[in-house]
Amino acid sequence: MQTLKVAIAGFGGVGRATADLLLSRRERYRQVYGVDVRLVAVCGSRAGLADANGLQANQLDALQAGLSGPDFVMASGADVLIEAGPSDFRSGEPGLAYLLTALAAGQDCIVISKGALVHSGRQLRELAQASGAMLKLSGAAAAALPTLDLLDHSLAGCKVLAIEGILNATTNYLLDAMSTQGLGFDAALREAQAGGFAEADPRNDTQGWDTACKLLLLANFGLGADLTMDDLVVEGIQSVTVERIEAWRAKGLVPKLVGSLTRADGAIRASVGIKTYPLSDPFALVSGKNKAIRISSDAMGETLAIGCGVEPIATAAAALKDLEHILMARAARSFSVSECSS
Ligand SMILES: NC(=O)C1=CN([C@@H]2O[C@H](COP(=O)(O)OP(=O)(O)OC[C@H]3O[C@@H](n4cnc5c(N)ncnc54)[C@H](O)[C@@H]3O)[C@@H](O)[C@H]2O)C=CC1
Ligand SMILES: N[C@@H](CC=O)C(=O)O
Repeated sequence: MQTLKVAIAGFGGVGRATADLLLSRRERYRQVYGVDVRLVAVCGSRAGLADANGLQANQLDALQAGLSGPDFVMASGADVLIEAGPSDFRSGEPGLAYLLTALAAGQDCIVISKGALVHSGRQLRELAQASGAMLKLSGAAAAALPTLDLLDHSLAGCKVLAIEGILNATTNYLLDAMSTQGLGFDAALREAQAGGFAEADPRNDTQGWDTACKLLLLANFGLGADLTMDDLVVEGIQSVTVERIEAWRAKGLVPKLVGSLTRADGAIRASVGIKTYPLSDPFALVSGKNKAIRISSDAMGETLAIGCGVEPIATAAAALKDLEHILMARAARSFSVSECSS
């Protein structure tokens, strides 16, 4: 049986959930793909663990000091790197250093943090192309909500004219809790933090940056654009009060923080801001930490997806959906090689 070695860099809530879910699915990988998928290494900011024979769940609570940073990537001997560290779109780090090393070595990469992809997306794409490695980012691009998969597969061949997305669970949760439970901003934010889906610095959620990052990933990785954060106008929800929500409610409107992208005259324009929707609009019904995307295309009209998952397991599942796509692509590759050689 073929072996596929997987390493995980970034071992907080999502990294750990990904490790646990991967270990629980090993039998599935054997049966469906005929592949022994081994978790061979994990690391956090200052410590890690590696074993080429495969780590077990009960070993993962005791990382050893020192095994971290880009050297971890080569030391792991992995075929696939899953990167789940902090997201910093201003520097791309710490994920960027891991991904540059892994892609240069031809390791397939599954990226869950957004920072490196936003900061250096083009470089990463080019590096992957040059080394023949696969670069997957479902976890970063709104995780449990299908986004890039819709663009890459479901709408293949169509011209996307516009995208509108409730792409950030934290802000949707906050606005919903303020509207329906009369909760104040800070109390609602504490609940999102306790749920494990707010960013480590929640201003990245509330000021709209997380939505902007995801929108950029859709534009650049889904539609082939080359936008940077400077190309976007970004507004958050920090100025929203319970009183303002009440005023919208009196007019039958529901506020949402929305990333919007339009294609006009060959150019793609994107922005993030508050939009209000009448109750008849499906976006008005996207409650709690649900997310949603509406894509308008030339030939298939409007496509709408609404997704929710219990974090952080849902993000882990999105990353492992990418792993399944890598397993399928590897199987197809070896099939075509054996077809050619027979
Ligand atoms: N929590 C969620 O629902 C979702 C999170 N994400 C993204 O996933 C990533 C991880 O999120 P969480 O696990 O919730 O955050 P977390 O803060 O629990 O975990 C991040 C981990 O990375 C580690 N780390 C810091 N510097 C490192 C370095 N140089 N090398 C290796 N590890 C390092 C930290 O020690 C921490 O354990 C973030 O980038 C986040 O934006 C994406 C989708 C959903
Ligand atoms: N903080 C994000 C989670 C990761 O992308 C959110 O609230 O959606």
